[in-house]
Amino acid sequence: MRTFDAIIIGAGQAGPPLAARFAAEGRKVALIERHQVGGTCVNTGCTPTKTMVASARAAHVARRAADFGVDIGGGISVDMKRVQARTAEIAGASRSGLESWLSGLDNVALLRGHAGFIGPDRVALDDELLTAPKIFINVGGRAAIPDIEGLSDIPYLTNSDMVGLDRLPEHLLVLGGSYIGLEFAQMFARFGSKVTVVERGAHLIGREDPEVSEAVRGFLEDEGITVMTGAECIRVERRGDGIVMHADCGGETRTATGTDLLVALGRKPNTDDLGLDKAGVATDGRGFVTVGPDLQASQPGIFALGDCNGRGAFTHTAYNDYEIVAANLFDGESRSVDDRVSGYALYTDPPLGRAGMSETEAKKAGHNVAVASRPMTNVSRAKEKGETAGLMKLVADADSGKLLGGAILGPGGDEAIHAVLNLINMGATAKDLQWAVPIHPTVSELLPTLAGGLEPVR
Ligand SMILES: Cc1cc2nc3c(=O)[nH]c(=O)nc-3n(C[C@H](O)[C@H](O)[C@H](O)COP(=O)(O)OP(=O)(O)OC[C@H]3O[C@@H](n4cnc5c(N)ncnc54)[C@H](O)[C@@H]3O)c2cc1C
Ligand SMILES: NC(=O)c1ccc[n+]([C@@H]2O[C@H](COP(=O)([O-])OP(=O)(O)OC[C@H]3O[C@@H](n4cnc5c(N)ncnc54)[C@H](O)[C@@H]3O)[C@@H](O)[C@H]2O)c1
Repeated sequence: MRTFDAIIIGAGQAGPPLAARFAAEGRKVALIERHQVGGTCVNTGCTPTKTMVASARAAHVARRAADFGVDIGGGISVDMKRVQARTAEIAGASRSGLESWLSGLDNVALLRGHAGFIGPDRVALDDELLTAPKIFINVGGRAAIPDIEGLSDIPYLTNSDMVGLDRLPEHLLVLGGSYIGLEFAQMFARFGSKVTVVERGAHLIGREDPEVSEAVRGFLEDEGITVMTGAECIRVERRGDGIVMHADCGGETRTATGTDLLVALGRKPNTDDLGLDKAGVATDGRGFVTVGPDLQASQPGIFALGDCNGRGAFTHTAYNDYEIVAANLFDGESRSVDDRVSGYALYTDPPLGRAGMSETEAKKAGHNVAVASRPMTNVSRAKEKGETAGLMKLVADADSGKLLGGAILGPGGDEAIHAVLNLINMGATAKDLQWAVPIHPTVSELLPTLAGGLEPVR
């Protein structure tokens, strides 16, 4: 049995920096990875998708060149093999950079294979046994494949397949109209596929306020994407070379036919084959490890970080989990995941940047809410760029004036939203923002104007 000061299972977004911190403190740590170092984000998530989004945007801008008075002549075509090669190169460089950094760290043993608990302080790695007083679970998740009639009988794609695709689907059916589904839907439409998005909920990206999701729907439809919402009782079947999806609850039947099917219906934590019962680690009904505010599991000494704890589903939340654990273990702090302000982006074009609560969430949380919004058609920078789809919105507490949330769906929305995110983190009020002097012409310059125009809503 090999003994360490800490064992970390999974080399995704929290495991590697935590291993490095343990090593820097002079502790011996085992970092175990069964597949690719860097996990989902580097290999099948953020990095490859945002690289592909960049290729898709290049095609889109080239197609629109004439709108800007630029004549590039001829038609625009996309070489999927080159798109894929660029994607693989950028993700591969990120993975190998991480790998060589980890391999070069003193006190870190980067071990390969599937790890499973055999007790609260021990783990089996294939035939080898490892023990440590502290064990950190950073196993991430995979595409959830719900029990949909007919799905197991047909070939389907997940995010992992999509980022390796070097061919253009003729007609891509996207099951699930949320973050993963919409990013792939728009990029493949721009690559040249026909695309149909099928979503069970009444709105796309159901977590967002309705006007935000309707604006996203609007620009996707303007690009020729077919969007079907409220599609319940879904079943799928193979017909000839194609795939037919039926949404049929006994009333009106709606169908969509395509050549390829992407399943983008959420994520499932990789906790089912981890032997958590042998370690006395509790999970919730969906398999997420139950953690306290310090990310400690039900078994003292075991922590869960990243997507597998159900407290975040982003790279930055996984990394922040590492920061919380490291600060508490090594820096004498008492940081809590409950203090985290939510922030994220949807990387459609234009992107949606989000900070804090939506209007709906703020009302649900019991706030008297004040709101201000402005369409991108009224934002100079958006007009100058010829990108006027979208809107920006601020949400504040009507009584205290405290900023609660924001959404910027428009050019650079993923960057501009940080002004709001940082202010919420500082506990700022709308007045603090109102008197800032922003730079013209930017999308962000309208934030103080919005802050000055907040109106109470019921
Ligand atoms: C298509 C897509 C796009 C995304 N885009 C973004 C984005 O733009 N921005 C963003 O913030 N987030 C994005 N995400 C989410 C982001 O990828 C995840 O939130 C992030 O990767 C979570 O990190 P993690 O460390 O929790 O898990 P992961 O990165 O999944 O890492 C877990 C690691 O654990 C390993 N592992 C699992 N079980 C075991 C075991 N038993 N033994 C050994 N090793 C094991 C896995 O092989 C994996 O390498 C995206 C996700 C997807 C799917
Ligand atoms: N830009 C980013 O940061 C980014 C990008 C992609 C993914 N992610 C992360 O990955 C996670 C998963 O994303 P996702 O989009 O797969 O999942 P999600 O959980 O956000 O959405 C799943 C969607 O599928 C719909 N759905 C569920 N069952 C259905 C059915 N039977 N038929 C039709 N629709 C159905 C749901 O209503 C929902 O809209 C997100 O929570 C996000 O954190 C982040």
